Amino acid sequence: EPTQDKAVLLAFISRVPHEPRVQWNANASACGWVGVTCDSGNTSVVALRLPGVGLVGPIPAGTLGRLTSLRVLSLRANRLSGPIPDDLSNLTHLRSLYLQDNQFSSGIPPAVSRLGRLSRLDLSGNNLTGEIPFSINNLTHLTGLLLERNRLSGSLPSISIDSLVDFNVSNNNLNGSIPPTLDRFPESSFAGNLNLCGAPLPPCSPFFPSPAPSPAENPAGGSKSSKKLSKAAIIAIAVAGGALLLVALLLLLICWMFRRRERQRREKAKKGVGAAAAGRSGETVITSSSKEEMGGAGGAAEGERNRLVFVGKGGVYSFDLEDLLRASAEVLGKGSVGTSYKAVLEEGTTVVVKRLKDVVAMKREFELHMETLGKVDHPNLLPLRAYYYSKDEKLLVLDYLPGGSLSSLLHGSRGSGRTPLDWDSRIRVALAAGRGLAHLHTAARLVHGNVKASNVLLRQDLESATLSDYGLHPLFGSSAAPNRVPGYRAPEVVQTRRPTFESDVYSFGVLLLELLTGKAPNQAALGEDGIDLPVWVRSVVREEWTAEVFDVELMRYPNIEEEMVQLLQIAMACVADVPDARPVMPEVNRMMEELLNRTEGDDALRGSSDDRSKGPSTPPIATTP
Ligand SMILES: Nc1ncnc2c1ncn2[C@@H]1O[C@H](COP(=O)(O)OP(=O)(O)OP(=O)(O)O)[C@@H](O)[C@H]1O
Repeated sequence: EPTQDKAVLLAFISRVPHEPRVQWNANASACGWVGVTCDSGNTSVVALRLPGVGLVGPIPAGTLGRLTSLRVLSLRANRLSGPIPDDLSNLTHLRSLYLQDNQFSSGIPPAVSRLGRLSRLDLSGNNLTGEIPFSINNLTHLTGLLLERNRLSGSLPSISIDSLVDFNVSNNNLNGSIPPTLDRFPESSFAGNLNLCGAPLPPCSPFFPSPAPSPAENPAGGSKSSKKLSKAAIIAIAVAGGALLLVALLLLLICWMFRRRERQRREKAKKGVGAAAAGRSGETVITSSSKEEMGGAGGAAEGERNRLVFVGKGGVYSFDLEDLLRASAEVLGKGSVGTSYKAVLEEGTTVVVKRLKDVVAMKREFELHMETLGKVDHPNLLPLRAYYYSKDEKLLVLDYLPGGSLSSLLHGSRGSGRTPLDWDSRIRVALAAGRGLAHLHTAARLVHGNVKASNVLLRQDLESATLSDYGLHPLFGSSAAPNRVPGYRAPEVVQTRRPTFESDVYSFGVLLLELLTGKAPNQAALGEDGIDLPVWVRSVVREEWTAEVFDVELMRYPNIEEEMVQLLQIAMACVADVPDARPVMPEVNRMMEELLNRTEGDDALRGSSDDRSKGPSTPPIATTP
């Protein structure tokens, strides 16, 4: 009799409501219970199968994770909810895990990737969110990975598990191109993901073709199918192949002729209309620039297709739409207003192309707004370089900043060799973002509308961190929620659906709280977990004004508690419920500058700690606009 396992099972079943069918008699041997299988010596439970028995609610922690001899765990078709418990990682003998058709939420826990002997993992038909972890590759014995019908997001990682036979991620919210390691699976494995593209699904947008297939793939049809093809099929394939080749050749010819004509036309335009190319003030129209193509009513679809409009200081770049079309592109991520790509042009320039979705602004309105955004010029605001507008595509071209975002620096895989962001750096980044925002409010008179950590992009010099994605909300109309990540959204915006200077200050306050606590605000709209930081901080502080709030990674720096408390006070002022009670951005910056000056003054007293070797301290800060 497996006494210990029996106690665990009883603890589980007593805490999880279920149908009366499962009646485990505590006086009988657990090895005879419905759904329970023991090893041959009846010393441990090796399989627990309770499909469709009406289990409701979360799996209590410290229960099933203690059945360490389990090889099969099947709880499919119940109403289990909450996160998949982390302690399942103790089940190192597990071969099959069937949790499909429940209501599990949160992400696929890293624990699952530690079940190295797993051969079947079925988590389909739940409410799982977040990305599919790359670490799933640790499951080298996996034959079935079934994740369909969830709410998984992000791009598909390159899963290269040779043993995998069944793979399904259909009906999720995945985006980007299907990695070549997975293109052997049928279309149905990927269907129902609006933004997934590339073989076996239709090719990615002509703007950003999926990465070129590796030469090793698909070796002469060989191992994919062992079935022999019939003669008729071979003839049909040969004929179709020939026809395709002919069409391809024709297309090539048309392309070549088109390009030649284009080149000739551009040369003519350069010579003749040169100056006219810089039509409206501050805007340069590259590409074909004959007048009727510059947007007149008769402006021909061809003109529209070829117009990449450079704005502001966009002239630092010298590429055109054709170059952009030829660029190799990589998905950086899918945000609330579209997908961002890193595009490397043939001549070596790297830019970010943001493909906007759900734009409601009409062409003229869009153009005028782009001109306004193009004029924004401040070292802490990412400049818009160019845009493209057509009926089906709206693109923004921006500088690529390789330093990543504040969000990835703060939350990206903690504890695994990442250098934590020290205190000084946090204040500096906050101030840089604050200055950008103040300029936007006071000089450009623009509302940002999307202040959040993933929109603070870093440069080596932290004081040059820049805010991105500003002022885009007018393009999307009021049906789209402004600042779509709920954790940063000011309470009044939920109703008004219109971001304001004050709501920007609120979002900035949340950003400060994020820097102080190291915790990510609620990203539910993007399928990630998090908390309502202002509510959480208020509740902790109400209990007792306490160091509990602060990021543990900050605890190693001596004598900074007072400064942290001061920044916390600034942050709490920014997240006041009443918009009018919030300070304006220049005031927020003034308070932070005071704090930083004091920090620098105190540096000598504090002595340098090991992680303060980030470079020489920066020059005194210029006053904010
Ligand atoms: N110019 C850039 N240089 C480098 N990385 C960038 C740049 N712009 C965006 N990124 C990164 O690419 C990812 C996706 O960005 P994107 O702006 O599309 O979405 P987001 O910031 O998460 O959401 P939103 O669209 O609401 O701003 C983010 O991790 C972001 O930090």
